[in-house]
Amino acid sequence: MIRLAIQKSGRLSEDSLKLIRECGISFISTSSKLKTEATNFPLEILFLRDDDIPGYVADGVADIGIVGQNVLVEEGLQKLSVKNLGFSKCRLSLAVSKGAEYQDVTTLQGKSIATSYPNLLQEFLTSKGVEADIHTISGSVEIAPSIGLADAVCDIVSSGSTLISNGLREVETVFKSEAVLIANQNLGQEKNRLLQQLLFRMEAVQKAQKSKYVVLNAPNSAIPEIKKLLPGIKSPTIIPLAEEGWSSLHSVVNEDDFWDIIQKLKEAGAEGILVVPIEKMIG
Ligand SMILES: Nc1ncnc2c1ncn2[C@@H]1O[C@H](COP(=O)(O)OP(=O)(O)OP(=O)(O)O)[C@@H](O)[C@H]1O
Ligand SMILES: O=P(O)(O)OC[C@H]1O[C@H](OP(=O)(O)OP(=O)(O)O)[C@H](O)[C@@H]1O
Ligand SMILES: [Mg+2]
Repeated sequence: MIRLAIQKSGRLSEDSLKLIRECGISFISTSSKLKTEATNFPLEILFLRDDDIPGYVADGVADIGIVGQNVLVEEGLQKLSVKNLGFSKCRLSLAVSKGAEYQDVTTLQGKSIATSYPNLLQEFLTSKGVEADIHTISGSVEIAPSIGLADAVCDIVSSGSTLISNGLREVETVFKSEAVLIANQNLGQEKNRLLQQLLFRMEAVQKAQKSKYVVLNAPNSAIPEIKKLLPGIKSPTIIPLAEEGWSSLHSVVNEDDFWDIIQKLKEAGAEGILVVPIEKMIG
């Protein structure tokens, strides 16, 4: 049995649970139960405060975990990182009051800054040659300038709406973060085998999310051009239509190139283009 630690409730929770379910793992979760066992995979899930997850994984209390890179690096445990998961993307930024004067980071020399990430902030300030007075607080950081607790804040930003609501202006990016899978460094053979199985499934889920299945009809004369646009996993599938001189082509396209390719397919003579999500993608 492998033990996975995820955040009990917060910005990482929903996507962490979704990823485990997309890996085909079933379990019953209730908000009051802090531990559950999967019914179809040798996995136990612990629901914890995110700040505690890196330490528990480092000590072997949990074998693997899902946490934000900001927390992992703040705690000096980045060596545990195994895989970027692509969700809970955010940044750690410096912000000052909307009306405050600010030229560059040297403006913060000698000022006080409130944050929950003193190590990441200190490292950033040191790299810029700036000395400031860091006030470590555990939450509601954005309130600090308006109550006279600090001149600036260094906190997590995503949409920026929390900063705006609190009369603050983002001025520097200190660190960029996303959720990562972390693992204890001495898992042993059996747990390592289970981790590899989980990684294999996660990769299949991630690849599928980045791809679309495309089905289209085209006159046979357009096939050579369309084949060049649709390399697919190996090459597109071509099936003759009941109507003489026409074929159906099936292939996989990368989400990033998707609109560009669709435009070119239309120009090449494709018709009746269907785009279908892919659930899992292997190999
Ligand atoms: N607005 C956001 N958008 C995207 N990701 C975010 C956002 N805020 C935080 N995160 C990411 O999610 C992680 C958890 O954020 P959350 O605000 O839920 O933490 P918390 O309040 O410290 O929770 P806990 O109660 O578990 O200690 C952060 O460390 C960061 O990596
Ligand atoms: O830029 P935004 O999209 O507004 O997001 C940023 C906010 O999100 C997080 O807090 P959260 O809402 O998770 O609450 P918390 O302070 O209780 O952790 C973070 O600490 C910021 O306050
Ligand atoms: Mg926390």
